[in-house]
Amino acid sequence: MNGDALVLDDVSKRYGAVTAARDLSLSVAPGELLTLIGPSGCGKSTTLRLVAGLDRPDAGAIRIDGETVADRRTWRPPERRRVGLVFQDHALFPHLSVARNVAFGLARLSRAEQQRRIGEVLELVRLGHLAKRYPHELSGGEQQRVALARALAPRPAVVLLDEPFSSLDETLRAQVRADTVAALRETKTTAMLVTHDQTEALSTGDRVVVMCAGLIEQADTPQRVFESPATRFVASFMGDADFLPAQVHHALLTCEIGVVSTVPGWADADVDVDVVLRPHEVALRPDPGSDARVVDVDYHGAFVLHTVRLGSGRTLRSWQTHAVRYPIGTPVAVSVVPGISPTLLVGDHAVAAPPTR
Ligand SMILES: Nc1ncnc2c1ncn2[C@@H]1O[C@H](COP(=O)(O)OP(=O)(O)OP(=O)(O)O)[C@@H](O)[C@H]1O
Repeated sequence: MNGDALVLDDVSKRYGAVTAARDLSLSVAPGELLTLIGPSGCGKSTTLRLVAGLDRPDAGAIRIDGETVADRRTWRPPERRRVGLVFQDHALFPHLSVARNVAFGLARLSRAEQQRRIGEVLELVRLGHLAKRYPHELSGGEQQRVALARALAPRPAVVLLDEPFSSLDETLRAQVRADTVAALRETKTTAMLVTHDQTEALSTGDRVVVMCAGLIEQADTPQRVFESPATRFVASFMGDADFLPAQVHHALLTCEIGVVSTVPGWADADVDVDVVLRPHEVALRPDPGSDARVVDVDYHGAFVLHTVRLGSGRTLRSWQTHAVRYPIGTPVAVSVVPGISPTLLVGDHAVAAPPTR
């Protein structure tokens, strides 16, 4: 027993030959908002389905608010898990008004209590004035807010949201996302949100869970996932990253472009690593004597992404501000911006300390 709202303990799920969830272990604190991200088929929806009770794990245990809802001996059906669900397609009942959609999970309350709770959650998502409408009389964003109100109405222990904004267009998406996060925060609701949008994962999650092939690669704060990725996969999946072979010798990290940084604590190390460099960390300067050349220039509005081929044939990318655009073929000196502490990889894993031999 502990104070976590949700715990997954070594949970696995196979579908035939596919292991959709592999030894997943995760603890979610009360009120925490977790975002789940990973490539298509990595097991994000499976994880939500296992927590919701729409699927049964082959191994491991799931606890919600300290109570076991699934393990080898225990099985609680979805309606007895205190879990709220919000899906991409809203899934509202078309023949019921907004108020009656929200009332769906409140059957155990008296009529007066139901009315009060419906009023509360519709106010929370700013839809109090639309209580009598039917789903087809609402915009996509309004439907999604009704779906959230319906999920929150029974005061669930955990709300699970599976790509809840992906059917909305770009502008509406930002607004509905902000409203959703505000409602979850205001009610201090514990939530897991699946997304395929990296910016969404980083900007909305207290923690980001990055999955690949049924495994959790990293579950960490957005800053750590981006700035200290645990694996090569996380580094390249969460934002742009290039990898260069490098050496740490006498606490100095060097690679093809020269000295990258010092590595405190590695004074006695003499190790080959790969250094992870992100485009905002790479600096360029025209230099006719350099054998590095600009090979691609991609305009992104505020920034211009330059791809540079180094003497070795490897490529690095560099963000330049919108006013800077070096023509393709320009010879450039390549360095890193001052003060970075880049991630070092040995094999596919980040290392924070010199590997022991
Ligand atoms: N009911 C099922 N029967 C067989 N295989 C399944 C079933 N559900 C999921 N899978 C497989 O399990 C793996 C994980 O699927 P899941 O839907 O969890 O991925 P996902 O990360 O949510 O993907 P996406 O981003 O495309 O929605 C996939 O290989 C998928 O084909």
